[in-house]
Amino acid sequence: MTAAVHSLTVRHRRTVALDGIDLRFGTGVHGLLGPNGAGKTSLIRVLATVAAPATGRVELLGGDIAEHRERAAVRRRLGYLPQEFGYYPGFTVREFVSYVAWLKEMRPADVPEAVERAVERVGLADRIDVKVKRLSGGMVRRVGIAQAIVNDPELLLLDEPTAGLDPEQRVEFRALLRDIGAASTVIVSTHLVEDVAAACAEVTLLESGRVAFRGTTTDLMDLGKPDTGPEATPGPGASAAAVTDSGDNPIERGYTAALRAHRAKAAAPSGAAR
Ligand SMILES: Nc1ncnc2c1ncn2[C@@H]1O[C@H](COP(=O)(O)OP(=O)(O)OP(=O)(O)O)[C@@H](O)[C@H]1O
Repeated sequence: MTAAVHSLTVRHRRTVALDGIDLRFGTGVHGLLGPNGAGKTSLIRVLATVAAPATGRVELLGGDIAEHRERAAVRRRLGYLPQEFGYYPGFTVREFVSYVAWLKEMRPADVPEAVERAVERVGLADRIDVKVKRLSGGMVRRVGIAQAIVNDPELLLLDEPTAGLDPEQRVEFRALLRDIGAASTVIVSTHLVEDVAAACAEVTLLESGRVAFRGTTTDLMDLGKPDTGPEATPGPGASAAAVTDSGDNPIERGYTAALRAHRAKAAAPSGAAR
């Protein structure tokens, strides 16, 4: 187990972003799904140690991050790509990723090679000495991924990493995620369920600060399979409306089914009493 949260509540003034959730993450790629405002970014920011919980406990890489020294030590072993990532536009790709390596207190002798490897892994080797401000939006996003992986993190946290990537880059990026996830814990928040289907072994679906679903990607897809009836497996004869109402592919249908089940439970009298 690399990361865990226990009874985690996160508040933004009067808004409850996460409402007493329990989650554990081990080696592999975990997808974090949920509608806008579900709490994905709030969870990633707590795991990245940049935001503090209102209540609850966070365990990261064997340490309790409530303690300052533990937190500093954990940060050196983390990789984090925020949803909006700040960079110095005048820096070249090499300079920027080296700067992050320095912030993470990597051994100076290891930095040049680690930077080249990270930049190569995101497919930007031919742009390494180009200024970040000269790159396209998708390339800047890839620089963001490079800075997150430069220290070969044991825990990699990516908030909407595929936003702005074109389809070919997304396919390459998913392969990179699977590669990193073979030895590390990767938690990736996304709105693109097809990224989850392609790259993630496990899925956590958040809804209004609660866990609506937790399981394997296959479990989620299975939820979208109706048991009986003419819409059970939309064949060539199924109407477009019947298919698109709950999703166009197995994972979208699973996502919709899990959300609807969670909402129905929350609206039921026993749920309303919580
Ligand atoms: N800085 C803030 N100030 C006030 N409320 C906030 C702040 N950040 C988040 N919230 C609220 O907390 C809740 C959870 O937001 P969060 O950004 O974690 O969700 P999300 O699942 O990442 O959403 P999205 O998919 O839109 O990025 C939402 O109701 C949001 O409006």
